[in-house]
Amino acid sequence: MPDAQSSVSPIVPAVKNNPIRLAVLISGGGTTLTNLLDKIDEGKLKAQIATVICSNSKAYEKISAKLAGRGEALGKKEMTSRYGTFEVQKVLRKDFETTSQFSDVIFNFVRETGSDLVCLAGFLSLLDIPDDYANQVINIHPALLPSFGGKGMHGMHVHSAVVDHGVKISGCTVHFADQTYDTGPIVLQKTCPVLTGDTPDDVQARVFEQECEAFPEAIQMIADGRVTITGRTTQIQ
Ligand SMILES: Nc1nc2c(c(=O)[nH]1)N[C@@H](CN(C=O)c1ccc(C(=O)N[C@@H](CCC(=O)O)C(=O)O)cc1)CN2
Ligand SMILES: NCC(=O)N[C@@H]1O[C@H](COP(=O)([O-])[O-])[C@@H](O)[C@H]1O
Repeated sequence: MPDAQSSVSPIVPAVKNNPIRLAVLISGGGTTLTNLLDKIDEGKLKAQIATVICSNSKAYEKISAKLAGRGEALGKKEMTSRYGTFEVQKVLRKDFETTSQFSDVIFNFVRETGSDLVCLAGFLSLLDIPDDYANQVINIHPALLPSFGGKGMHGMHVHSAVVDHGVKISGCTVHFADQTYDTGPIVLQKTCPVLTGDTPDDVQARVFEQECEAFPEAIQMIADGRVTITGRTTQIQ
């Protein structure tokens, strides 16, 4: 008698382009995006940015300034830098009444730009993931899920909770996004110690070093077809 897990067929996330085309969604400082751009530049991640989508004006302004500092030209929507040319879109969460309306506009850009994989890079809003992008959206979370995840758990809130609980090990998790915050299948996790006397800022800095390795590594594994999803788990070949 097969158990529930073995009766589910493995899913391989679809990657049509080589190099893989990424839609990167941001809401904050853009440090996660900057790391991806650096890793592409250094040849450590074989990927192309198809589009960057910002859910608030602050993120749009910050990333525009960062790219302008690194590149030659800055258009209204299209940015040319040494990383190539891609569109930076503003899709502001505050302009939409529902998660569904907001997500529809985002995924229209994702489709238009021929993106294979959507990377939530410090993206703070809930998304409705449409069927054609199920198993094609990944998120990086600054803790070891399933601990310290869910609504309200983002950025420094996570590291403050980690310090308050006196945990000894923290880290980051890259996971596929499903329809709720932080519950999708885990691709990989990297750990770091939490030391006596650490402040949330200390933990954030140590976890972020791990994030800078984990996110590009997970993207490259997906691009190379090494990741399959079975039910709520992933397998790495
Ligand atoms: N469908 C999914 N959407 C999102 C996921 C996901 O796994 N599935 N992950 C989050 C990212 N996330 C942490 O990794 C996270 C981000 C934000 C929050 C949160 O509590 N947000 C606030 C709203 C903030 C805003 O819109 O500006 C809230 O809901 O009150 C929790 C987890 C991204 N989306
Ligand atoms: N739940 C998502 C979350 O907490 N994301 C966290 O935001 C920081 C990067 O922000 P930035 O890329 O906007 O600078 C990162 O620590 C990332 O893990």
